[in-house]
Amino acid sequence: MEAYGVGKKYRRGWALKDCSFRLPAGRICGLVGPNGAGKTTLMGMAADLLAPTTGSVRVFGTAPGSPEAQRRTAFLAQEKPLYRRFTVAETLRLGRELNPGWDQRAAENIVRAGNVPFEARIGTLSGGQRTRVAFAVAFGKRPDLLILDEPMSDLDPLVRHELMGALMAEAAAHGTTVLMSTHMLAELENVCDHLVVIADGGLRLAGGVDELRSAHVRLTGTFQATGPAGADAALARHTVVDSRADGYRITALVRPAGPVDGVWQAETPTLEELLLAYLRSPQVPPLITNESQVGDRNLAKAVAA
Ligand SMILES: Nc1ncnc2c1ncn2[C@@H]1O[C@H](COP(=O)(O)OP(=O)(O)OP(=O)(O)O)[C@@H](O)[C@H]1O
Repeated sequence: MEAYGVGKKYRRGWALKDCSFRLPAGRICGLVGPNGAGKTTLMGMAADLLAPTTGSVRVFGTAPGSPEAQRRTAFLAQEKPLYRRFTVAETLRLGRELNPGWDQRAAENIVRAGNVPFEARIGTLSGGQRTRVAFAVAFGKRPDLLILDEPMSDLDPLVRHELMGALMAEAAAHGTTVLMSTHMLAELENVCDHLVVIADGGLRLAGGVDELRSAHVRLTGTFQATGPAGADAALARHTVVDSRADGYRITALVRPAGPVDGVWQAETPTLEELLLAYLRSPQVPPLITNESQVGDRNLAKAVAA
């Protein structure tokens, strides 16, 4: 999936501005950002539910509305639209009729693992059970791109664990690309190997989790003689994403421009530390790793189109 200079303007203003990135195939990508950052908007455009105001989104090299993209993409929305009067079995039958590559066994297995009765009407199920059925429909479609909008918010921890396991197994077996918005950092650490962070409608981070983490260091040092000013001077060459002083002790999350001078204890930050630091510091320039960048020529062409 690629976004080329994508922007979306609603009546109240811009929800997303000038987002350009590439999500390589086969990744499980966490889409993270504060409430109202533009995550649902971005996913809606990839699923062809919304049209961008500027730029364009491409999936499998085509427009999200193309027959190929529609066939190969499944979108699980936050509100899980299912027909309340259908039974679970009828819901799966509808999935089978609408999708040529339907995998009935995969869908049934997910329903069965939660002991959800096939003859129960959707309207009588609990929120979590409905989410499970929606998952079953999304998996049954055997998509190459699975877009999940906060899929776990109404699931208990055991079910969340089980469905995430099923998701990872499915993605590993079939090379499925997953784009999943979430506020649960634990989910990110365990499940995602790729990350896209947006805040205030703009891209903050995009790239493989390992590469993003290892592009930063968390530094801790004591600056008894000079205080925070000494730390600032020692880090002047580097991009300081976030720093805190606790007496003489300075902790800084840094994107180093080369070797770091001074007496620091250096560690690779956790994903959570990295995320929080970028979300707290809107003035720091975004980091888009090489593999996540879209070429300038393609970008210019797509924006002009
Ligand atoms: N249909 C709409 N009409 C007007 N404004 C909208 C519409 N949909 C979204 N917005 C606005 O666009 C911005 C981005 O919303 P979006 O739902 O994409 O955020 P989000 O990152 O998914 O948030 P959350 O984490 O709360 O789900 C918000 O300011 C929201 O109020």
